[in-house]
Amino acid sequence: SEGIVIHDDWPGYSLDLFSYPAHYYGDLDCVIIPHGVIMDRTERLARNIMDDLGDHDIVVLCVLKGGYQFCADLVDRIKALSCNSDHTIPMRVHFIRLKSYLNDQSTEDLHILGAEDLSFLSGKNVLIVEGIVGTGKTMKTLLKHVESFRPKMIKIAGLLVKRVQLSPTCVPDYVGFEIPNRFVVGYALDYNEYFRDLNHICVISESGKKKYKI
Ligand SMILES: Oc1ncnc2c1N=NC2
Repeated sequence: SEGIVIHDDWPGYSLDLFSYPAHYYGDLDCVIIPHGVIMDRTERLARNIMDDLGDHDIVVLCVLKGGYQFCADLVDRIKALSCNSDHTIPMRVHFIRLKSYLNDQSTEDLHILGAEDLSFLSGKNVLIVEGIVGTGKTMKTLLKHVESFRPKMIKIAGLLVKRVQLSPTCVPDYVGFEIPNRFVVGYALDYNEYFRDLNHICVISESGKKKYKI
């Protein structure tokens, strides 16, 4: 499913209505998704994932760094479901690092760190967890790499999917929110490593982009 659709004309919430770190005053435009809404959506995604993958060993492949907050909260919700049901399955978490952005532009070269040897995936249900999917190029590259280790099943959970011009090459199986094509930060999504310590997903302001530009 496409998840909760946030339309292009959605103005977002005023920052004055929320708590957020004082060191980011002036660097943000608005709150596009409050932390609480992220958590509630994640709880439902955990149930959908357990319905589909809950019958066999799961290996969670967390794509760093942007996916670490979503992955931590999603795994926490999956564990909560498992410990309240009679059938539970072991779940492992592995971390890989994809580096493909400088400032707010995707670069062509994609480095996959920590994914050299994924042979332990063979025969497993793999859940790739990513914070945000833009064109899907990065995800497509990663998918081919993971498939080469012959897992039993691969599913992708993406907290955010951006509406980009060219048709997305790969849409996640589980989507938290479909958002406009604007640069967002917070909830582990960064701009040059800043804003990962922000709980809500916000739109960065022009002055924020200048302030933290490399
Ligand atoms: O909006 C974004 N914010 C942070 N990181 C990324 C974004 N889009 N692709 C990577």
